[in-house]
Amino acid sequence: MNSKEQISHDDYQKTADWLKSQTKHRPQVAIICGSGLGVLADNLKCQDSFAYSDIPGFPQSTVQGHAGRLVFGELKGKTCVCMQGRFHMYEGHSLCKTTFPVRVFKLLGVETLIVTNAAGSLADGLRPGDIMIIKDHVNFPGLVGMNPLFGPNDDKFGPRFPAMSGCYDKGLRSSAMEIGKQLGVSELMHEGVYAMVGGPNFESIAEARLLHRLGVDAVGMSTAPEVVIAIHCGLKVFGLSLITNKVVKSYEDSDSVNHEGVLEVSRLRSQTVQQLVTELVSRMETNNNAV
Ligand SMILES: O=P(O)(O)O[C@H]1O[C@H](CO)[C@@H](O)[C@H]1O
Ligand SMILES: Nc1nc2[nH]cnc2c(=O)[nH]1
Repeated sequence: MNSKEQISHDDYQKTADWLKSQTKHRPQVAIICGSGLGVLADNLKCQDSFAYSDIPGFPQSTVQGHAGRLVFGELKGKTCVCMQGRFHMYEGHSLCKTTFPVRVFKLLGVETLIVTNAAGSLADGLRPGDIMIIKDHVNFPGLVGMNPLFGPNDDKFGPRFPAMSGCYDKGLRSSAMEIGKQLGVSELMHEGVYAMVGGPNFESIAEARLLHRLGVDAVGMSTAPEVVIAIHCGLKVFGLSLITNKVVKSYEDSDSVNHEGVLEVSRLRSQTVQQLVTELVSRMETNNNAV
């Protein structure tokens, strides 16, 4: 991984221009699908879909459960773009490559970013299959200098020192909790703090205990860099974690986590997440910033 890699404004623009030349859709909302959550794109009408390998400048997905396709379409009166597959730092991408699509979305006119992920729970009240609306995050790689904003600031996207307080939009969070009630799944719905760790290994028991003590509710290996870049360029952000496993915190517990198990729980709950996201998009207020 080259953490010093820089991507120029022109590089983002070239990819945005290429996409604009290939589709008539001008998205207002972007959705990043977490592990096993690619079905979130299935509700989009009048789809235009592109393999990441065909999009100039796009990185490639290498993780099972991340198809590697960008899907444009209409969802409940809003134009959306959906990433079926995200990029993780542990795949070897630099953080600016990991977050490359978010700036491209900004250049396409996107106003709101929805991030979803599969995560392990540390909080006792969070069970596999639960949905945690992200109210805040701990960006562990960011705290030690592994930040997608590292390097010269691109003032055309945002300021040198962006604030991260209130980065997960309060209105969208309460709207999601309300929708959960209306869908009859309130017992699954929670709010909490997500922490990003580097991965790709899952947590040791001592690491799990440390995260728990620090006030982390759920842990994963993604999301925070995408959110930092989104906030930096002025996007509204909504995030949710689908809890796919409990993180083992006891030396007496013989449970163990693996990626196949994560994908299985994601798929079992993906319809509910899809309904929730669809309804949230339908209720969103958007301007028409089409570019
Ligand atoms: O965060 P998403 O992409 O949902 O994926 C999560 O699931 C994988 C581990 O099973 C890791 O990549 C973790 O970050
Ligand atoms: N770090 C981490 N990422 C996950 N993604 C899904 N489950 C987990 C987990 O338990 N730990």
